Amino acid sequence: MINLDDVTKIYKRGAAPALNHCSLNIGVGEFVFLVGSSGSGKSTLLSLVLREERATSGQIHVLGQDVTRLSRWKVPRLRRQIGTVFQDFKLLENKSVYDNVAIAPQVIGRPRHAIQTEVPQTLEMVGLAGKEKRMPHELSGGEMQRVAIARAMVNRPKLLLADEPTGNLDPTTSWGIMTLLEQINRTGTTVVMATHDHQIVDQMRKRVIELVDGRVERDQERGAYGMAR
Ligand SMILES: Nc1ncnc2c1ncn2[C@@H]1O[C@H](COP(=O)(O)OP(=O)(O)OP(=O)(O)O)[C@@H](O)[C@H]1O
Repeated sequence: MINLDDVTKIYKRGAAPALNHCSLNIGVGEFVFLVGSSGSGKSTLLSLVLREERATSGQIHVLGQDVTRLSRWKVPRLRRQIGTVFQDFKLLENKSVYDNVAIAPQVIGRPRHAIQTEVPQTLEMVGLAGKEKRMPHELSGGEMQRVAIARAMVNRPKLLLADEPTGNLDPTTSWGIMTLLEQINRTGTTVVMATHDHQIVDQMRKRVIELVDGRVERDQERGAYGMAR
């Protein structure tokens, strides 16, 4: 699903590498936490997977494609197969819940009748049935993140990348979001989540990849946030 082979990313000549000879392999259906202190390279790794940034050296395969060589016109097709969720939700403030989700199938040209069934189905899956007409400012933080997850999932991507999805939420609300991500993973979507949330990582006991200064310091099945020494 995701394979990095000796990947280095240097943003500016002379700067320390954001990723430094990084190799890892994430298989279909896995749930992986990406942890590490601020600046360790988590977001950089996610942006390389999405081909928002390009590696300085090394090879990256995502969904069977060599994204280090992928021509520019093929990048949108790659991104269509990847759902993304962020800490700040990135909702369109002047659009309803329904329209925020519908935008994803609209941009890839899904037929209208398909959108009319897929959007309500997805909103139900994330627990927002009945809130289609609400505007983002009429939602709680947890509900806003559910809209973002619905938008990420409505086109049924095989891979979901989440960059600190619980970063703006209180612990109880965060657990609701984690339950949802786990459910999405159980239905076959590979989930990679960058997080600083110790409690969540410690309780969920999923695979943990820890970055330190852009290097893979630890890659552990059923890991905790900090290394047990
Ligand atoms: N667009 C950019 N241009 C230059 N340097 C960058 C850029 N993005 C990230 N960096 C640098 O790369 C390094 C890794 O940053 P990155 O954002 O990947 O870390 P992170 O682990 O996601 O941090 P955080 O937990 O704070 O989000 C940092 O030193 C950062 O300053």
